[in-house]
Amino acid sequence: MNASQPSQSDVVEVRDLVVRYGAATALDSVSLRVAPGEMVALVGPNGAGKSTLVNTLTGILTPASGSVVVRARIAQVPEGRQMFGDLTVDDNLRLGAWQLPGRGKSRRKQRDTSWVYELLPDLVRVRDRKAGGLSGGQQQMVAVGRALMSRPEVLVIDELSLGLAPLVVADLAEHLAELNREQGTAVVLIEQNARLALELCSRAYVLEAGRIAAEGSSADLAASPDIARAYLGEAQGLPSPADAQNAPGPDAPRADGPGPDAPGPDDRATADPALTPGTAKTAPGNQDTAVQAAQAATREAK
Ligand SMILES: Nc1ncnc2c1ncn2[C@@H]1O[C@H](COP(=O)(O)OP(=O)(O)OP(=O)(O)O)[C@@H](O)[C@H]1O
Repeated sequence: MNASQPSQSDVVEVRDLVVRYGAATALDSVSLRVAPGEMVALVGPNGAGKSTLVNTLTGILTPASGSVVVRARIAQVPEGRQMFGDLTVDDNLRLGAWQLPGRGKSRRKQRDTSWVYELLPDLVRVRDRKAGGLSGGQQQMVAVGRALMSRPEVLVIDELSLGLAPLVVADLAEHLAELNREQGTAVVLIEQNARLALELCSRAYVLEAGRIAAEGSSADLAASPDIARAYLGEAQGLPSPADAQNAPGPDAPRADGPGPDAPGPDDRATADPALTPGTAKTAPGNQDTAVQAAQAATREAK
């Protein structure tokens, strides 16, 4: 099957989606698909509509028109993590299973967090600590673990790297890749660090001003000079290994409150490349510079 073609087996299928906030159109004619076990990135600048899109996928927002079909259990790691700061890590994780329907023994099994600690072993030593006092990276792991507790077949992550030091992001990225490999969980990753997103995911959509400006395999998009210029420029380039080792990052444990959320200049990762070949397609978009760059890139990639 051609990976770029929609199929009945897709776990997520979005067609011609329009989402508005009052009179303002945040998403305009957006179409997207995710196959079972696929890792798909959504990249684009601030305000492009990425969060609006995933919030519509998970039912938080209602579309004005178009269709969203989700054929699998879906869970979201929200932007900003949204910990229950006064609850322990373990309680935060267990809350992730609250919607599962089991009773008695099966309920106890659903609330068993041990498999999440196996997947995210860094959480073991903080399992009885209040989540509000953890570092940003630890909180992000709790947020991922909490979402996993609902046994999703599709995991949606809004900003994996936000406010985290490069080595922490690289660690999280490796956990995600492992989850995808070993459990077949599909991942939809919103990520402002386009390089990280393209390295981690096999396919990507570039969102600009509420429209899909480009889509295709990560390899094709990353190989395009125009995409590189618009999204992978020097300012977003990977740190050298020495930079990554030396970067202190904002991830030091905190005495209180949530971890830092502001992205810093070193919020970049060193994930292993996971690029596969494919075909990029162009959608009609608006005419600002980045869109033109993205469209030029997809023409090249064809
Ligand atoms: N609750 C809201 N009310 C009105 N407009 C909103 C609301 N939320 C988002 N918007 C607008 O919708 C557009 C898309 O926002 P969205 O948050 O989806 O973008 P984004 O790509 O996720 O941005 P970022 O990377 O900064 O998180 C923006 O113009 C934004 O200002």
